[in-house]
Amino acid sequence: MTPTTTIVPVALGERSYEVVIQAGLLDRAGEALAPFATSRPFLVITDAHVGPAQWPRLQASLERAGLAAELVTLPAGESTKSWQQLEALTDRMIEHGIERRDHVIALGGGVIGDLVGFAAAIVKRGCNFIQIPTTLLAQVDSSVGGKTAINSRAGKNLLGAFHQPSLVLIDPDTLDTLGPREVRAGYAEVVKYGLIDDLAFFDYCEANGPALLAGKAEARAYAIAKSVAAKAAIVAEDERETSGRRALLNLGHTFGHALEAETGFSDKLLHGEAVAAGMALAFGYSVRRGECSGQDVGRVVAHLRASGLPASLADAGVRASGARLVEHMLHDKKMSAGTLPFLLARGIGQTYLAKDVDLADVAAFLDETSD
Ligand SMILES: NC(=O)c1ccc[n+]([C@@H]2O[C@H](COP(=O)([O-])OP(=O)(O)OC[C@H]3O[C@@H](n4cnc5c(N)ncnc54)[C@H](O)[C@@H]3O)[C@@H](O)[C@H]2O)c1
Ligand SMILES: O=C(O)C(=O)C[C@@H](O)[C@H](O)[C@H](O)COP(=O)(O)O
Ligand SMILES: [Zn+2]
Repeated sequence: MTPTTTIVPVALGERSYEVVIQAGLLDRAGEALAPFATSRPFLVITDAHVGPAQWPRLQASLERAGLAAELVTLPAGESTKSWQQLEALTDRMIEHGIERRDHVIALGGGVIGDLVGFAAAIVKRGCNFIQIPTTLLAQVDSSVGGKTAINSRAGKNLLGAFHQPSLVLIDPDTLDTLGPREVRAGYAEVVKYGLIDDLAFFDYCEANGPALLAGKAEARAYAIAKSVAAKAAIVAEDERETSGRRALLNLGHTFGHALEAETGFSDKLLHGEAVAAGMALAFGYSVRRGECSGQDVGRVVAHLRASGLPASLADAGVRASGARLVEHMLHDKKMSAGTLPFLLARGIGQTYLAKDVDLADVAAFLDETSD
């Protein structure tokens, strides 16, 4: 029996592409990749954890389809989104003789996807890439939408480009080899879609989060398809985050990126964990402004904690002063004419972009917030 296939189109005119979601898809990826093959072998870029776990499946599938490929394995972890790794990867692509029409393949989580996408954006002023995301976070968020980046010393994703993939292949079964902490971190970005504008989906998360985190196929497939559809719709409306619509996807990220900067982009705090704490802080700050009920923030915090995610500075293990965290925030890419707009909420599913936030007040809130 053929497994259920969900295809989500990302409608971006000549940059349009499909996100294909199907259990076991990695074993059939060769067929899907065949139309993108050229005379050169595909370069497949992965990391030291994903390679041993998932490359044999992709390799066998490529071989069955008669397609040649060479594997490039980079170190695992956030520190791979660096100048050093970008240089090594772009050198390797050029040495491979890559042409603009060629596709490189990102097989991995958000780190590999963001780095490979950025390399593809700049080599020969732009060649093509395909995303095969292998973490929950990458399947529900980072593989779709074309934000690519590395980190700079000053902050998160400060060097990058908008560069859309040509195809995204999602096999939820690849999550079977992912560690539980990484699954939970990805789940934070799932919950984000409910908090942004979909109360019914947040209700679904409260009821089905435990099944999803336990790897139940039905909950996993539903949450991935729902999240990808939500992201694709927003990206199609505002590809380059100019109208304010795409900025909604940044809920929890201004706080979250500051926490990641404070913990040195290390394994101490994963991106999804930082976003979880950041979303709880955004809701907490919305309560302080009298815009959101204490009951709603209570639900958000309770669900994040029940899912094993941090929902406060203390949970995230961050002790920095409010002023120091606000200093990190000054590098946020939403900063405009000296003002930093914040994603705040009038309730669950009612996120909006607030343009009147006083950073001194944010610092005071962070100093006062204890749990
Ligand atoms: N471009 C975007 O729109 C966007 C969106 C969200 C997050 N991001 C970025 O994504 C990054 C985080 O991505 P992530 O959470 O996927 O982290 P990650 O890529 O570091 O993966 C997490 C860990 O899981 C391992 N791993 C991945 N897939 C595996 C598998 N199937 N089996 C076993 N191990 C596996 C990796 O080696 C790594 O150790 C951050 O840098 C964040 O900024 C980008
Ligand atoms: O796709 C988007 O737009 C997002 O904001 C998704 C976020 O989950 C993601 O972490 C993104 O990389 C953050 O973007 P940035 O512009 O704040 O670096
Ligand atoms: Zn994110």
